[in-house]
Amino acid sequence: MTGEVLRARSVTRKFGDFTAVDSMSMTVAPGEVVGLLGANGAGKTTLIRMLLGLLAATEGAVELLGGPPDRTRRARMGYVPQNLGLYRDLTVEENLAFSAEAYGVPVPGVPAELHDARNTLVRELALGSQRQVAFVVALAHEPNVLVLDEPTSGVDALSRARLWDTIRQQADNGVGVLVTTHYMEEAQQCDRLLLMSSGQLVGAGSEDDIIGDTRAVAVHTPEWAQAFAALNDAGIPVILDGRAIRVPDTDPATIDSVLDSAGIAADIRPVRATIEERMLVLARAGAHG
Ligand SMILES: Nc1ncnc2c1ncn2[C@@H]1O[C@H](COP(=O)(O)OP(=O)(O)OP(=O)(O)O)[C@@H](O)[C@H]1O
Repeated sequence: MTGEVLRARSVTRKFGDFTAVDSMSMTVAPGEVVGLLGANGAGKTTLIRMLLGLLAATEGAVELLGGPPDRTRRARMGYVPQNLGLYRDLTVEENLAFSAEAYGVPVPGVPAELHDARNTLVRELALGSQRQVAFVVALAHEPNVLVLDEPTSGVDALSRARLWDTIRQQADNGVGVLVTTHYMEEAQQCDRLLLMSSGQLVGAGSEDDIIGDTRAVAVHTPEWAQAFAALNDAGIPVILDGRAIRVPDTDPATIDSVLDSAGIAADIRPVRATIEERMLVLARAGAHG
């Protein structure tokens, strides 16, 4: 198919006085996997719900498969919401049969890994297996667009890799995919990224584009615990990753001075920020501004 599968044109959604999505524009083309990033509450789910016609926009317009997200177009999309949208009191097979009936398509096969669980109630399955069922349900009618809201949240690494194989296969077959994630390794598997903060689009493109000129400082010291405490006490946005200390968006001289005052010798090196650090900087700017 040609043309974008999803498009938002300056779309805004307000809840009372609160603006959850603020004049957001974006697209997803067939065959691409677009990652939608943003801290909790950034507006990702609200945007998705508008794109899929599940929530009205306050201003602006959305397009699903080239037009308004009406019933006919919605029948050509697959959606795995955060809560999975499965019938928890039905078995795996009953869920597959029910959704196939609703779409008027043949009942999909139960994946081999879930064969032994085919007669188990969905609510009794591990979260990873539930997510797999939700994927099978979402894909049964061969949608042209796939929207996945944190599809691998809370699942183990193997199930996550499996779900990503499925996502990539779908894109290779021409499906346009929009996926929200909190895992940065997953963001790196996307063809393109969109970063939202406080309802707005604040970055787009590759990982490098998203990070922009945000810098961080890496602090190495055997006294890492004391260094972390000293920086934290000074109100500096410090991140502990194992024993490595990272400080986004802060002047190395400030860090030097805090550690010096605390009597801690450290190697202080300016480095490029990560996507998470960029998000932390944005979240702090939002909270303070
Ligand atoms: N129905 C609603 N009524 C009032 N406020 C809402 C409603 N739905 C969402 N919000 C608010 O809009 C903001 C954006 O929420 P949204 O769920 O879109 O964020 P998100 O980026 O998807 O977050 P998460 O990563 O936690 O899912 C939040 O502050 C949320 O509380």
